[in-house]
Amino acid sequence: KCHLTPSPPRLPIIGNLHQLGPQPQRSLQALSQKHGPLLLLYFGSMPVLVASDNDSAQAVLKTHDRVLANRPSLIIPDHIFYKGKDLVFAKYGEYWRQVKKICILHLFSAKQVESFRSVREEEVFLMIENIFKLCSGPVDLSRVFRSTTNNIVSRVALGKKYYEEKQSRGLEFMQLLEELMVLMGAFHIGDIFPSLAWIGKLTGLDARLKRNSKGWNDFLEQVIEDHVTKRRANGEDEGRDFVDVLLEIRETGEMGFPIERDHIKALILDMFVAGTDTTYTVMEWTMAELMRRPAIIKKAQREVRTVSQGNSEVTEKDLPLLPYLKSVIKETLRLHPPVPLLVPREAMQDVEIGEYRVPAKTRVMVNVWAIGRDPKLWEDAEAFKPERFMDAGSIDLIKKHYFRFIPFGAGRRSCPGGPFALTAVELAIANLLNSFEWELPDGELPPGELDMAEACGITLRKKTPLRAVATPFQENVFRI
Ligand code: HEM
Repeated sequence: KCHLTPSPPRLPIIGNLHQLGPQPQRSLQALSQKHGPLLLLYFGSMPVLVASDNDSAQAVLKTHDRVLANRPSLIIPDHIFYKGKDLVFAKYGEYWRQVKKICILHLFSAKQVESFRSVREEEVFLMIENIFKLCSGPVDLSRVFRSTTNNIVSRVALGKKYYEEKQSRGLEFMQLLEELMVLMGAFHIGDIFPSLAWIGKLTGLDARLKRNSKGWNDFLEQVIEDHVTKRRANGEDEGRDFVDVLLEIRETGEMGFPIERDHIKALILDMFVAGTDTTYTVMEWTMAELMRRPAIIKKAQREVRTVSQGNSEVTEKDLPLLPYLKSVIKETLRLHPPVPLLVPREAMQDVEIGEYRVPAKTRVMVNVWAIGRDPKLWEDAEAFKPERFMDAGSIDLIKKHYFRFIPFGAGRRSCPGGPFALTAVELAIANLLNSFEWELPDGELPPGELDMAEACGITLRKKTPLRAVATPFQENVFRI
Protein backbone atom coordinates (compact mmCIF):
# COMPACT_ATOMS: atom_id res chain seq x y z
CA LYS A 1 0.00 0.00 0.00
CA CYS A 2 1.61 3.25 -1.12
CA HIS A 3 1.29 6.66 0.45
CA LEU A 4 1.99 10.10 -0.85
CA THR A 5 5.45 11.27 0.10
CA PRO A 6 5.39 13.84 2.94
CA SER A 7 5.18 17.30 1.47
CA PRO A 8 5.14 20.69 3.22
CA PRO A 9 2.16 22.92 2.41
CA ARG A 10 2.63 24.81 -0.85
CA LEU A 11 1.29 27.94 -2.53
CA PRO A 12 -0.58 28.05 -5.84
CA ILE A 13 1.65 28.52 -8.92
CA ILE A 14 5.01 28.72 -7.12
CA GLY A 15 4.58 25.56 -5.03
CA ASN A 16 7.32 25.43 -2.37
CA LEU A 17 9.71 27.85 -4.07
CA HIS A 18 9.12 30.53 -1.41
CA GLN A 19 10.58 28.13 1.18
CA LEU A 20 13.98 28.03 -0.55
CA GLY A 21 16.41 30.68 0.64
CA PRO A 22 19.66 31.78 -1.01
CA GLN A 23 21.31 28.61 0.28
CA PRO A 24 18.97 25.80 -0.79
CA GLN A 25 20.92 23.09 1.08
CA ARG A 26 20.19 24.90 4.38
CA SER A 27 16.49 25.54 3.57
CA LEU A 28 16.05 21.91 2.54
CA GLN A 29 17.76 20.74 5.73
CA ALA A 30 15.33 22.83 7.80
CA LEU A 31 12.34 21.46 5.86
CA SER A 32 13.50 17.88 6.31
CA GLN A 33 13.98 18.39 10.05
CA LYS A 34 10.34 19.43 10.25
CA HIS A 35 8.68 17.10 7.73
CA GLY A 36 10.94 14.04 7.42
CA PRO A 37 14.06 12.81 5.61
CA LEU A 38 12.28 12.01 2.32
CA LEU A 39 10.28 14.97 1.08
CA LEU A 40 8.30 15.78 -2.01
CA LEU A 41 8.43 19.47 -2.90
CA TYR A 42 7.04 21.37 -5.84
CA PHE A 43 9.13 23.90 -7.73
CA GLY A 44 6.22 25.53 -9.52
CA SER A 45 4.25 22.48 -10.62
CA MET A 46 7.35 20.29 -10.98
CA PRO A 47 7.69 17.56 -8.31
CA VAL A 48 11.11 17.36 -6.65
CA LEU A 49 12.05 14.54 -4.28
CA VAL A 50 14.68 15.44 -1.69
CA ALA A 51 16.57 12.80 0.30
CA SER A 52 18.19 14.21 3.44
CA ASP A 53 19.45 11.28 5.49
CA ASN A 54 21.63 8.26 4.81
CA ASP A 55 18.75 5.78 4.53
CA SER A 56 16.84 7.82 1.98
CA ALA A 57 20.12 8.52 0.13
CA GLN A 58 20.71 4.78 -0.02
CA ALA A 59 17.18 4.24 -1.35
CA VAL A 60 17.81 6.78 -4.13
CA LEU A 61 21.44 5.99 -4.99
CA LYS A 62 21.45 2.24 -4.48
CA THR A 63 18.07 0.51 -4.14
CA HIS A 64 16.44 2.55 -6.94
CA ASP A 65 19.63 3.72 -8.63
CA ARG A 66 18.68 2.53 -12.12
CA VAL A 67 15.17 4.00 -12.26
CA LEU A 68 16.48 7.29 -10.86
CA ALA A 69 19.62 7.49 -13.00
CA ASN A 70 18.30 9.88 -15.63
CA ARG A 71 19.15 13.58 -15.74
CA PRO A 72 16.42 16.15 -16.37
CA SER A 73 16.63 18.37 -19.46
CA LEU A 74 17.85 21.77 -18.30
CA ILE A 75 18.07 24.82 -20.56
CA ILE A 76 21.56 26.04 -19.64
CA PRO A 77 23.42 22.69 -19.81
CA ASP A 78 21.49 21.81 -23.00
CA HIS A 79 22.91 24.93 -24.63
CA ILE A 80 26.44 24.40 -23.44
CA PHE A 81 26.85 20.65 -23.85
CA TYR A 82 25.44 20.20 -27.34
CA LYS A 83 22.12 18.88 -25.98
CA GLY A 84 23.44 16.23 -23.61
CA LYS A 85 26.46 14.99 -25.60
CA ASP A 86 28.58 15.27 -22.46
CA LEU A 87 28.59 12.83 -19.54
CA VAL A 88 27.33 14.86 -16.58
CA PHE A 89 24.02 15.83 -18.21
CA ALA A 90 23.60 12.93 -20.67
CA LYS A 91 20.30 11.09 -20.50
CA TYR A 92 20.61 7.63 -18.97
CA GLY A 93 20.96 5.12 -21.80
CA GLU A 94 23.40 3.56 -24.24
CA TYR A 95 25.29 6.77 -25.05
CA TRP A 96 25.82 7.57 -21.35
CA ARG A 97 26.87 3.93 -20.69
CA GLN A 98 29.49 3.97 -23.44
CA VAL A 99 30.90 7.35 -22.45
CA LYS A 100 31.04 6.47 -18.76
CA LYS A 101 32.92 3.30 -19.66
CA ILE A 102 35.42 5.32 -21.66
CA CYS A 103 35.84 7.79 -18.80
CA ILE A 104 36.45 5.03 -16.28
CA LEU A 105 38.71 2.91 -18.51
CA HIS A 106 40.62 5.54 -20.45
CA LEU A 107 40.44 8.93 -18.76
CA PHE A 108 40.29 8.18 -15.03
CA SER A 109 41.73 4.68 -14.65
CA ALA A 110 44.41 4.36 -11.96
CA LYS A 111 47.01 4.09 -14.77
CA GLN A 112 45.78 7.24 -16.50
CA VAL A 113 45.59 9.21 -13.22
CA GLU A 114 49.17 8.11 -12.49
CA SER A 115 50.27 9.13 -16.00
CA PHE A 116 49.41 12.75 -15.18
CA ARG A 117 51.46 12.72 -12.01
CA SER A 118 54.18 14.96 -13.44
CA VAL A 119 51.56 17.51 -14.55
CA ARG A 120 50.11 17.74 -11.03
CA GLU A 121 53.54 17.91 -9.41
CA GLU A 122 54.87 20.56 -11.80
CA GLU A 123 51.82 22.77 -11.34
CA VAL A 124 51.79 22.41 -7.56
CA PHE A 125 55.53 23.16 -7.29
CA LEU A 126 55.01 26.18 -9.53
CA MET A 127 52.22 27.32 -7.21
CA ILE A 128 54.63 27.10 -4.27
CA GLU A 129 57.26 29.10 -6.21
CA ASN A 130 54.69 31.77 -6.93
CA ILE A 131 53.66 31.98 -3.28
CA PHE A 132 57.34 32.42 -2.34
CA LYS A 133 57.38 35.48 -4.58
CA LEU A 134 54.23 36.86 -2.92
CA CYS A 135 55.43 36.33 0.65
CA SER A 136 55.83 40.03 1.41
CA GLY A 137 52.07 40.51 1.79
CA PRO A 138 48.77 38.65 2.00
CA VAL A 139 48.22 36.05 -0.72
CA ASP A 140 44.79 35.57 -2.31
CA LEU A 141 44.79 31.80 -1.89
CA SER A 142 41.41 31.40 -3.59
CA ARG A 143 42.82 32.90 -6.76
CA VAL A 144 46.02 30.87 -6.54
CA PHE A 145 44.04 27.61 -6.13
CA ARG A 146 41.70 28.41 -8.99
CA SER A 147 44.57 29.08 -11.34
CA THR A 148 46.51 25.96 -10.30
CA THR A 149 43.46 23.72 -10.72
CA ASN A 150 42.59 25.21 -14.08
CA ASN A 151 46.14 24.73 -15.27
CA ILE A 152 46.16 21.08 -14.20
CA VAL A 153 42.82 20.32 -15.88
CA SER A 154 43.85 22.27 -18.98
CA ARG A 155 47.07 20.35 -19.41
CA VAL A 156 45.38 17.02 -18.81
CA ALA A 157 42.42 17.73 -21.10
CA LEU A 158 43.92 19.94 -23.81
CA GLY A 159 47.63 19.22 -23.59
CA LYS A 160 48.63 22.73 -22.54
CA LYS A 161 47.56 25.46 -20.19
CA TYR A 162 45.83 28.59 -21.26
CA TYR A 163 44.63 30.05 -17.97
CA GLU A 164 46.48 33.28 -17.17
CA GLU A 165 48.90 32.58 -19.99
CA LYS A 166 50.03 35.73 -21.73
CA GLN A 167 49.75 34.15 -25.16
CA SER A 168 46.97 35.36 -27.47
CA ARG A 169 44.40 32.68 -26.68
CA GLY A 170 45.01 32.80 -22.91
CA LEU A 171 42.78 35.82 -22.40
CA GLU A 172 40.04 34.40 -24.61
CA PHE A 173 40.18 31.10 -22.67
CA MET A 174 40.00 32.83 -19.28
CA GLN A 175 37.03 34.94 -20.28
CA LEU A 176 35.21 31.94 -21.73
CA LEU A 177 35.87 29.82 -18.64
CA GLU A 178 34.86 32.49 -16.14
CA GLU A 179 31.63 33.22 -18.02
CA LEU A 180 30.92 29.48 -18.36
CA MET A 181 31.13 29.00 -14.60
CA VAL A 182 28.83 31.97 -13.99
CA LEU A 183 26.32 30.64 -16.52
CA MET A 184 26.41 27.11 -15.08
CA GLY A 185 25.53 28.55 -11.66
CA ALA A 186 22.68 30.65 -13.07
CA PHE A 187 18.99 29.79 -12.87
CA HIS A 188 16.81 29.77 -15.99
CA ILE A 189 13.17 30.41 -15.18
CA GLY A 190 12.11 28.27 -18.16
CA ASP A 191 13.31 25.16 -16.30
CA ILE A 192 10.51 25.59 -13.77
CA PHE A 193 7.91 27.56 -15.71
CA PRO A 194 8.34 26.53 -19.37
CA SER A 195 5.79 29.09 -20.49
CA LEU A 196 8.04 31.84 -19.07
CA ALA A 197 11.19 30.71 -20.89
CA TRP A 198 10.99 33.87 -23.02
CA ILE A 199 12.14 35.86 -19.95
CA GLY A 200 15.61 34.50 -20.67
CA LYS A 201 15.61 36.61 -23.85
CA LEU A 202 14.50 39.68 -21.95
CA THR A 203 17.19 39.39 -19.27
CA GLY A 204 19.94 38.74 -21.79
CA LEU A 205 20.67 35.28 -20.35
CA ASP A 206 19.86 33.51 -23.64
CA ALA A 207 22.15 35.84 -25.58
CA ARG A 208 25.00 35.24 -23.10
CA LEU A 209 24.49 31.51 -23.42
CA LYS A 210 24.64 31.68 -27.19
CA ARG A 211 27.77 33.86 -27.14
CA ASN A 212 29.56 31.59 -24.68
CA SER A 213 28.63 28.38 -26.54
CA LYS A 214 29.83 29.85 -29.81
CA GLY A 215 33.06 31.07 -28.20
CA TRP A 216 33.78 27.61 -26.79
CA ASN A 217 32.83 25.90 -30.02
CA ASP A 218 35.33 28.00 -32.00
CA PHE A 219 38.01 27.60 -29.35
CA LEU A 220 37.67 23.82 -29.07
CA GLU A 221 37.41 23.35 -32.86
CA GLN A 222 40.84 24.94 -33.09
CA VAL A 223 42.18 22.76 -30.26
CA ILE A 224 40.91 19.60 -32.01
CA GLU A 225 42.31 20.76 -35.34
CA ASP A 226 45.74 21.32 -33.72
CA HIS A 227 45.59 17.81 -32.22
CA VAL A 228 44.63 16.21 -35.53
CA THR A 229 47.53 17.95 -37.26
CA LYS A 230 49.96 16.96 -34.50
CA ARG A 231 48.77 13.34 -34.59
CA ARG A 232 49.23 13.20 -38.37
CA ALA A 233 52.76 14.53 -38.01
CA ASN A 234 53.85 12.37 -35.07
CA GLY A 235 51.40 9.50 -35.11
CA GLU A 236 52.49 8.31 -31.70
CA ASP A 237 51.13 7.86 -28.21
CA GLU A 238 53.55 9.94 -26.19
CA GLY A 239 52.09 12.47 -23.73
CA ARG A 240 48.47 11.81 -24.63
CA ASP A 241 45.89 14.24 -23.30
CA PHE A 242 42.11 13.71 -23.20
CA VAL A 243 41.60 15.14 -26.69
CA ASP A 244 44.14 12.61 -28.03
CA VAL A 245 42.41 9.75 -26.20
CA LEU A 246 39.01 10.73 -27.58
CA LEU A 247 40.36 11.14 -31.12
CA GLU A 248 41.93 7.72 -30.86
CA ILE A 249 38.66 6.18 -29.66
CA ARG A 250 36.93 7.84 -32.61
CA GLU A 251 39.41 6.22 -34.99
CA THR A 252 39.17 2.75 -33.47
CA GLY A 253 35.34 2.87 -33.39
CA GLU A 254 35.40 1.54 -29.82
CA MET A 255 32.28 3.44 -28.85
CA GLY A 256 29.95 1.28 -30.89
CA PHE A 257 28.62 4.34 -32.72
CA PRO A 258 30.24 7.26 -34.48
CA ILE A 259 31.79 9.82 -32.20
CA GLU A 260 31.57 13.30 -33.68
CA ARG A 261 33.50 16.44 -32.89
CA ASP A 262 30.53 17.76 -30.89
CA HIS A 263 30.85 14.75 -28.56
CA ILE A 264 34.55 15.47 -28.01
CA LYS A 265 33.90 19.16 -27.37
CA ALA A 266 31.07 18.39 -24.92
CA LEU A 267 33.21 15.87 -23.00
CA ILE A 268 36.13 18.27 -22.76
CA LEU A 269 33.82 21.00 -21.47
CA ASP A 270 32.61 18.54 -18.81
CA MET A 271 36.14 18.25 -17.47
CA PHE A 272 36.28 22.00 -16.88
CA VAL A 273 32.76 22.37 -15.52
CA ALA A 274 32.87 19.27 -13.30
CA GLY A 275 36.57 19.25 -12.46
CA THR A 276 37.91 22.74 -11.78
CA ASP A 277 35.70 24.62 -9.31
CA THR A 278 34.90 21.43 -7.39
CA THR A 279 38.60 20.73 -6.85
CA TYR A 280 39.73 24.25 -6.06
CA THR A 281 36.93 24.82 -3.49
CA VAL A 282 38.15 21.80 -1.52
CA MET A 283 41.64 23.36 -1.37
CA GLU A 284 40.09 26.66 -0.31
CA TRP A 285 37.88 25.21 2.46
CA THR A 286 40.69 22.93 3.71
CA MET A 287 43.07 25.85 4.17
CA ALA A 288 40.30 27.99 5.69
CA GLU A 289 39.46 25.27 8.23
CA LEU A 290 43.15 24.78 9.03
CA MET A 291 43.84 28.49 9.47
CA ARG A 292 41.05 28.67 12.04
CA ARG A 293 42.58 25.93 14.13
CA PRO A 294 46.23 26.40 15.11
CA ALA A 295 46.42 23.00 16.88
CA ILE A 296 45.18 21.08 13.84
CA ILE A 297 47.38 22.89 11.32
CA LYS A 298 50.41 22.27 13.57
CA LYS A 299 49.60 18.56 13.80
CA ALA A 300 49.19 18.31 10.02
CA GLN A 301 52.43 20.24 9.47
CA ARG A 302 54.30 17.95 11.84
CA GLU A 303 53.12 14.92 9.89
CA VAL A 304 54.02 16.41 6.50
CA ARG A 305 57.43 17.68 7.64
CA THR A 306 58.30 14.34 9.23
CA VAL A 307 57.69 12.69 5.88
CA SER A 308 59.44 15.36 3.78
CA GLN A 309 62.49 15.33 6.11
CA GLY A 310 63.52 18.86 5.22
CA ASN A 311 63.04 18.44 1.48
CA SER A 312 61.42 21.39 -0.16
CA GLU A 313 58.95 19.28 -2.11
CA VAL A 314 56.40 16.67 -1.11
CA THR A 315 55.78 14.35 -4.06
CA GLU A 316 52.87 12.05 -4.84
CA LYS A 317 54.84 9.07 -3.62
CA ASP A 318 54.77 10.64 -0.12
CA LEU A 319 50.97 10.93 -0.02
CA PRO A 320 50.22 7.40 1.32
CA LEU A 321 52.33 8.34 4.36
CA LEU A 322 50.04 11.22 5.30
CA PRO A 323 46.91 9.72 6.95
CA TYR A 324 46.21 12.78 9.10
CA LEU A 325 46.34 15.12 6.11
CA LYS A 326 43.95 12.81 4.25
CA SER A 327 41.60 12.89 7.25
CA VAL A 328 41.72 16.70 7.28
CA ILE A 329 40.61 16.69 3.64
CA LYS A 330 37.84 14.15 4.27
CA GLU A 331 36.59 16.21 7.20
CA THR A 332 36.54 19.25 4.90
CA LEU A 333 34.52 17.30 2.33
CA ARG A 334 32.07 16.25 5.05
CA LEU A 335 31.35 19.83 6.11
CA HIS A 336 31.82 21.53 2.72
CA PRO A 337 30.85 19.13 -0.08
CA PRO A 338 31.44 21.09 -3.31
CA VAL A 339 28.23 19.72 -4.88
CA PRO A 340 25.88 19.92 -1.86
CA LEU A 341 22.73 18.53 -3.54
CA LEU A 342 24.50 16.26 -6.08
CA VAL A 343 23.60 16.74 -9.74
CA PRO A 344 19.80 16.46 -10.15
CA ARG A 345 18.43 13.11 -11.28
CA GLU A 346 15.05 12.30 -12.77
CA ALA A 347 12.73 9.30 -12.29
CA MET A 348 12.35 7.39 -15.57
CA GLN A 349 9.10 5.73 -14.42
CA ASP A 350 6.82 5.57 -11.39
CA VAL A 351 8.72 4.09 -8.48
CA GLU A 352 7.88 2.97 -4.96
CA ILE A 353 10.44 4.10 -2.43
CA GLY A 354 9.61 2.30 0.80
CA GLU A 355 5.97 3.12 1.45
CA TYR A 356 5.93 6.12 -0.87
CA ARG A 357 5.01 6.35 -4.53
CA VAL A 358 7.10 8.72 -6.61
CA PRO A 359 5.75 9.58 -10.06
CA ALA A 360 7.79 9.39 -13.29
CA LYS A 361 9.60 12.63 -14.25
CA THR A 362 10.03 13.64 -10.60
CA ARG A 363 13.39 15.36 -10.09
CA VAL A 364 15.56 13.93 -7.35
CA MET A 365 18.11 15.63 -5.13
CA VAL A 366 20.24 14.24 -2.32
CA ASN A 367 21.21 16.74 0.37
CA VAL A 368 24.76 15.54 0.96
CA TRP A 369 25.49 18.73 2.87
CA ALA A 370 22.74 17.94 5.43
CA ILE A 371 23.80 14.28 5.69
CA GLY A 372 27.36 15.41 6.49
CA ARG A 373 26.03 17.50 9.39
CA ASP A 374 23.37 15.10 10.69
CA PRO A 375 23.84 14.74 14.49
CA LYS A 376 22.30 11.25 14.31
CA LEU A 377 25.16 10.15 12.07
CA TRP A 378 28.07 12.22 13.35
CA GLU A 379 29.09 12.91 16.91
CA ASP A 380 29.59 16.63 17.49
CA ALA A 381 28.51 17.06 13.87
CA GLU A 382 29.28 20.76 13.41
CA ALA A 383 32.82 20.48 14.82
CA PHE A 384 35.89 20.09 12.59
CA LYS A 385 37.53 16.91 13.92
CA PRO A 386 39.76 15.10 11.40
CA GLU A 387 40.42 12.41 14.03
CA ARG A 388 37.00 10.91 13.36
CA PHE A 389 38.35 9.63 10.02
CA MET A 390 41.49 8.18 11.61
CA ASP A 391 39.73 5.51 13.67
CA ALA A 392 40.00 1.89 12.66
CA GLY A 393 37.25 0.91 10.23
CA SER A 394 36.63 4.58 9.53
CA ILE A 395 34.39 5.74 6.76
CA ASP A 396 35.88 5.08 3.38
CA LEU A 397 35.31 7.40 0.48
CA ILE A 398 35.02 4.53 -1.91
CA LYS A 399 32.87 2.06 0.04
CA LYS A 400 29.50 3.68 -0.08
CA HIS A 401 27.55 1.29 2.15
CA TYR A 402 26.97 3.77 4.96
CA PHE A 403 25.72 6.48 2.63
CA ARG A 404 26.65 9.04 5.20
CA PHE A 405 29.77 10.32 3.47
CA ILE A 406 29.11 10.71 -0.23
CA PRO A 407 30.67 13.95 -1.51
CA PHE A 408 31.26 12.25 -4.89
CA GLY A 409 27.73 10.81 -5.08
CA ALA A 410 27.15 7.08 -5.41
CA GLY A 411 25.73 4.52 -7.81
CA ARG A 412 25.65 4.73 -11.59
CA ARG A 413 25.94 8.50 -11.83
CA SER A 414 28.73 8.87 -9.26
CA CYS A 415 31.80 10.98 -9.98
CA PRO A 416 34.54 9.29 -12.04
CA GLY A 417 37.04 12.11 -11.24
CA GLY A 418 37.32 11.57 -7.46
CA PRO A 419 40.79 9.95 -7.30
CA PHE A 420 42.19 12.51 -9.74
CA ALA A 421 40.79 15.44 -7.74
CA LEU A 422 41.81 14.06 -4.35
CA THR A 423 45.39 13.45 -5.44
CA ALA A 424 45.68 17.06 -6.65
CA VAL A 425 44.16 18.43 -3.42
CA GLU A 426 46.36 16.28 -1.16
CA LEU A 427 49.49 17.23 -3.08
CA ALA A 428 48.68 20.95 -2.99
CA ILE A 429 47.83 21.06 0.73
CA ALA A 430 50.83 18.91 1.71
CA ASN A 431 53.20 21.28 -0.10
CA LEU A 432 51.57 24.41 1.34
CA LEU A 433 52.00 22.99 4.84
CA ASN A 434 55.53 21.81 4.18
CA SER A 435 56.84 25.05 2.74
CA PHE A 436 55.18 27.76 4.82
CA GLU A 437 53.90 28.90 8.17
CA TRP A 438 50.43 30.37 7.72
CA GLU A 439 48.68 33.30 9.39
CA LEU A 440 45.68 35.45 8.69
CA PRO A 441 46.57 38.97 7.52
CA ASP A 442 47.16 41.60 10.25
CA GLY A 443 44.10 43.44 11.37
CA GLU A 444 41.71 40.75 10.17
CA LEU A 445 39.59 38.71 12.59
CA PRO A 446 41.22 36.24 14.99
CA PRO A 447 41.51 32.74 13.43
CA GLY A 448 38.43 31.33 15.18
CA GLU A 449 36.26 34.01 13.59
CA LEU A 450 37.38 33.69 9.99
CA ASP A 451 34.42 34.32 7.68
CA MET A 452 33.17 30.90 6.59
CA ALA A 453 30.05 32.08 4.73
CA GLU A 454 29.10 30.01 1.68
CA ALA A 455 28.36 31.40 -1.77
CA CYS A 456 25.89 29.73 -4.07
CA GLY A 457 26.87 28.91 -7.62
CA ILE A 458 27.80 25.83 -9.57
CA THR A 459 29.72 24.73 -6.49
CA LEU A 460 29.57 25.63 -2.82
CA ARG A 461 32.44 28.10 -2.63
CA LYS A 462 33.65 30.35 0.14
CA LYS A 463 31.82 33.65 -0.17
CA THR A 464 34.85 35.84 0.51
CA PRO A 465 38.25 34.94 -0.96
CA LEU A 466 40.70 33.34 1.46
CA ARG A 467 43.64 35.67 2.11
CA ALA A 468 46.62 34.58 4.17
CA VAL A 469 50.20 35.50 4.93
CA ALA A 470 52.82 32.87 4.15
CA THR A 471 56.21 32.79 5.89
CA PRO A 472 58.76 30.38 4.40
CA PHE A 473 59.50 27.50 6.74
CA GLN A 474 63.11 27.87 7.87
CA GLU A 475 64.23 24.32 7.28
CA ASN A 476 63.57 24.66 3.57
CA VAL A 477 66.77 26.68 3.48
CA PHE A 478 67.76 26.17 -0.10
CA ARG A 479 64.65 27.94 -1.35
CA ILE A 480 65.26 31.11 0.66
C1 HEM B 1 36.64 17.32 -5.21
C2 HEM B 1 36.29 17.29 -6.47
C3 HEM B 1 35.01 16.71 -7.00
C4 HEM B 1 33.82 16.50 -6.38
C5 HEM B 1 33.45 16.76 -4.92
C6 HEM B 1 32.91 15.95 -7.36
C7 HEM B 1 31.60 15.60 -7.11
C8 HEM B 1 30.74 15.10 -8.05
C9 HEM B 1 29.36 14.79 -7.81
C10 HEM B 1 28.65 14.96 -6.48
C11 HEM B 1 28.83 14.30 -8.95
C12 HEM B 1 27.38 13.85 -9.19
C13 HEM B 1 27.14 12.48 -8.64
C14 HEM B 1 25.69 12.05 -8.73
O1 HEM B 1 24.91 12.66 -9.47
O2 HEM B 1 25.35 11.07 -8.03
C15 HEM B 1 29.88 14.30 -9.95
C16 HEM B 1 29.73 13.84 -11.22
C17 HEM B 1 30.71 13.91 -12.17
N1 HEM B 1 32.00 14.38 -11.98
FE1 HEM B 1 32.81 15.00 -10.25
N2 HEM B 1 33.58 15.83 -8.54
C18 HEM B 1 34.86 16.28 -8.37
C19 HEM B 1 35.86 16.30 -9.31
C20 HEM B 1 35.72 15.91 -10.60
C21 HEM B 1 36.77 15.94 -11.59
C22 HEM B 1 38.21 16.40 -11.33
C23 HEM B 1 36.23 15.52 -12.76
C24 HEM B 1 36.85 15.41 -14.11
C25 HEM B 1 37.90 16.09 -14.51
C26 HEM B 1 34.84 15.18 -12.50
C27 HEM B 1 33.95 14.68 -13.44
C28 HEM B 1 32.65 14.31 -13.17
C29 HEM B 1 31.75 13.77 -14.18
C30 HEM B 1 32.09 13.53 -15.65
C31 HEM B 1 30.54 13.49 -13.54
C32 HEM B 1 29.26 12.93 -14.16
C33 HEM B 1 29.11 11.43 -13.94
C34 HEM B 1 27.81 10.89 -14.48
O3 HEM B 1 26.81 11.63 -14.59
O4 HEM B 1 27.75 9.69 -14.79
N3 HEM B 1 34.57 15.43 -11.18
N4 HEM B 1 31.02 14.79 -9.37
